[in-house]
This record gives sequence, structure tokens and C-alpha cells, in this order.
Amino acid sequence: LIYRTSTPQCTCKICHAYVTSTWSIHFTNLSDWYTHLLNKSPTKTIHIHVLNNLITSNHESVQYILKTRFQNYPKGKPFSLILGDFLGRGIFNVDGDSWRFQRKMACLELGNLSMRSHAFEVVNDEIDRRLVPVLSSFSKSSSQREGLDLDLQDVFRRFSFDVICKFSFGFDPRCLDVSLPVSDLAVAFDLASRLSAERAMNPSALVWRMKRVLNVGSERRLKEAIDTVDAFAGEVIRERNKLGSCSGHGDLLSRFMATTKDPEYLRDIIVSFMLAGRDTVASALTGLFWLLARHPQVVATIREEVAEVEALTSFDQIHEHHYLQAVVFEGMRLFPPIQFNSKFCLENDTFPDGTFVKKGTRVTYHPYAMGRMESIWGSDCLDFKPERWLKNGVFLQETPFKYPVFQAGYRMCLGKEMALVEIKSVVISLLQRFDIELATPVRTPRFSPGLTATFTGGLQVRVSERRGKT
Ligand code: HEM
Repeated sequence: LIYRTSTPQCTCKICHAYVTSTWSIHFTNLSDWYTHLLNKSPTKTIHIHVLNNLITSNHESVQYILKTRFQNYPKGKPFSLILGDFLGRGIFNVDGDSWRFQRKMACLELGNLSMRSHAFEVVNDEIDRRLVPVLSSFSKSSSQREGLDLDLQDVFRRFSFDVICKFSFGFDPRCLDVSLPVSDLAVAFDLASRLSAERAMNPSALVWRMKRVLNVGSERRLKEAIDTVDAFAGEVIRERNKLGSCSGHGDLLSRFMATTKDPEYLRDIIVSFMLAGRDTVASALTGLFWLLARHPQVVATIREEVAEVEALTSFDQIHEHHYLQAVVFEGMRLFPPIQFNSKFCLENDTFPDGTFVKKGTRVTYHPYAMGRMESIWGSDCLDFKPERWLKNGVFLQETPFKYPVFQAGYRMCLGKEMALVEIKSVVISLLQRFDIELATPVRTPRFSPGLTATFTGGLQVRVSERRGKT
């Protein structure tokens, strides 16, 4: 009974390759195989029947899902159930009024001028006091670690975890420190995120639901991880309550606390923002530094631009480094932190590309594949070429429906500007001070399962201080 699956049995070539995993003979990642299939598809849409999942890289269909027929493509129950234990009723996991309310509040907060300067301060403080010292301690000239390999992905995850916690709820988890401490919270958060995502890989929801009822295996570990995250969120809320409304805190949590005292709801908001701001930024930085290590000319050009243009001293200056902006966008074109994103179709529909969409079908748009579509980027789509974003030296943005790295339409990412500031500040600071090379040259990164793209085995690098630049 447990393994009975409600998905249709299909023996077509694609479904067979999916079910037997034979796609992995020719492709490193499932996303690379989907990219291959989508590039070949005349409509740029494919149907994995056994998953009842329509996957598209057609920008007109993406616009249709995310904007034109937004109401017909909510997140839907299947996902809110899968992620419900971890994300609760937080912004990522709800539709309708609850989503609208949280979006409005978060929008006010993230767009607010003083929050922008607060974000800038938090990011640069974390860079100066923690990120740079950690890299220095691993550099070839350091007496501390004598040029040991450093997992840059791990460092970026620690960095962005500290930043989002300090920024959103004024709490400093101190994950990034020269001693690289083990943080129970960060470990639990990772586990909860990974195990929640893995629920979706079961052939039927019955599998994980049964395990949850029996409290065994991965469901037991998931529960324990969520308990640790809940304990942390509870502590943050209690501390904040003690300080009262006259604490002077102007952060995101305070704004939500002014509207509700429901601890469960506040917990969901805390978890959502930790998820939103942590893994995504770390993932963007990991992919970008992998690319930079393989493109010394791009590094040299960034250094030239940074030397020419005044240093980044405020949030709003982020648009002044055009080449750097192009580099960051180009990095996420090839390595989008959220490789794919799914919705559910409420009523029968037809995509602009002519694909019929049956009610109840899972509908997925695929930023990873879209970044590698010849039809969008041309025959050099696999090359890392920041110049493609520049016209006469000025950065020109592509429509978000062709580049839905931050999603697009009504639910577009609210932290985009903050993420860009964070990524650019890190790139500038690290490239000014260090030369960074890959410890083991990997041709194609392999990704681990999870809600955001993570390099399996991390990003192992060797760091050396640039003479006269420290
Ligand atoms: C490179 C970094 C980032 C990327 C690539 C990114 C990407 C995305 C994507 C794809 C979504 C849509 C998710 C979905 O609906 O399932 C999203 C939503 C969101 N992001 Fe980001 N994000 C980044 C950083 C951030 C940061 C730093 C914050 C907060 C400070 C943030 C806050 C949010 C929020 C609140 C939403 C929910 C919007 C809604 O549902 O209306 N993001 N982001």
C-alpha cells in the first residue's frame, strides 16, 4: 500500500530514462538532462508523464504562468504539504490573502531607505570582521593554516547565514569565525531544508506521510531538525518580547510583531527569511567564484573597474559598477541558485506555445535550463561572457521572463537588491585582497538535492594574499 503510486505508468523514452536513471549515463545532473531535452523541444516545453510535471523554458509560457494567468498557477496544496512542517505558513508556502499580507509587509521593510543602509552596514561589517580574516587565515602566507584548502561554499553559507539573521531579526549566530565552529542551528537548518526537499522525490506522498506517522527514518530526523530550528525561533521571539516595543529595533521581525503576537506565525516568518536570504546568496557566490577561478581575464577586468570607480560605500551605489553587475548576472545565468520552481495548474489551460495543461498538473519553469537555451542566448550560451549584458559599457537587464533567476511577475523576489549588494560587496572585497584558485579543477559541478543549488563536495580553493593589497 505504501508504495502504490497515483502517477500514471508511462513507458515513453523520456519517462523510462527518468525512472531507470539512465539519463545519468550521459549527464552529470538531472538539470543538465532537462536542459538537453528542452533545447531539442520545438515548443521548449516537455512533459515528464510519470511525475505529471510539465517543464518549460519557453519565456512566453513563463510569463503566462507567472503573470498573465497568475491566479491559475498557485503554489498549490501538494507543495505546501511537503514543505509545511518546515516552512509553515511563511511567505514561500502560502497563496491568497496570507501571501498578499506578508508580501506587503516585507515589501515595505525591504524597500525602506533606512533598512537599505542597515543591510549595507551588516554586510560590510561581516566582510571586514569575519570573511576577510577567515580567508587570510587560510592564505599561503598564513602561519595559522599554512595554505590549506578552504571550502569556499561552506564559508559563504556561514557568511550569508550570519548576515540574514542579523539583518532580519538582529540576532548574530556567529557561524563565520576563524575557528569555523559547528553551529547546531545551521546544521539543523540544512537538514530540515534537504529532507523537506527529498519528500518530493518519493514516488508517492504516502511514503513520507506514513514514515511521519510512525516517526521513523528521515521523517524522524526531519522532526528533530525542525525542533532545533523551532527552539531557536522561539528564543528569538521571547528575547524580542522581553525587550518590548520600545526596543528601537527596526528590523523585519519587529514589523511583523507589531501586527501579530502568534508565536507560530512569527516562527514561520523567521524560518522563511532565513531560507530566502541564506542559501540563495551562498549558492550565487559559490557558482560565481567557480567561474571566476576559471576566467582570470574577467577577474582582471573587475579589478580594473573597481580601481576606477569609487569604492562601494552605500546600498544605492550598486548600479555604478556596470561590468561587475554584468558578471554577477552572467554568473547566475549559468548557476541560478534556484534551478527550477513549480506551481500547480488549477483549471485546464493552454500555454502560448500550444501545450495543453490539464487541471492538477505540476508546472515547472526552469531558470537553469533557460540560462543555457540557444534560442534565448545564442550559440555561445554555455560560455561565461559578462559582455553579453553590456551595451557601450552600460549594463542592460534582460526581461525577467527570459531570466527568471529571481522569479518574475507577481511573486518576484523581494530581496534581489539586497542579494546584489551582498554578492558584489563580497566579490569586490575578496578580489581586491586575494588570489583564489580551484584546489581541484572540476569540469562540471555536481549538485546535491535540496531547495537551492549546492555543489556536492563544496568549492575547494587555495587562497593567497595579493602583495601590497592587504
Ligand atoms: C541571489 C539571491 C537570491 C535569489 C536567486 C532569489 C530568488 C528568489 C526566487 C526564485 C523566489 C521565488 C520563490 C518561490 O516563489 O518559490 C524568491 C522569492 C523571495 N525572495 Fe529571494 N532570492 C535571493 C535572495 C533573497 C534575499 C537576500 C531575500 C531577503 C532578504 C529574499 C527574499 C525573498 C522573498 C521574501 C521572497 C518571496 C516573494 C513572494 O513569494 O512574494 N531573497 N527569491
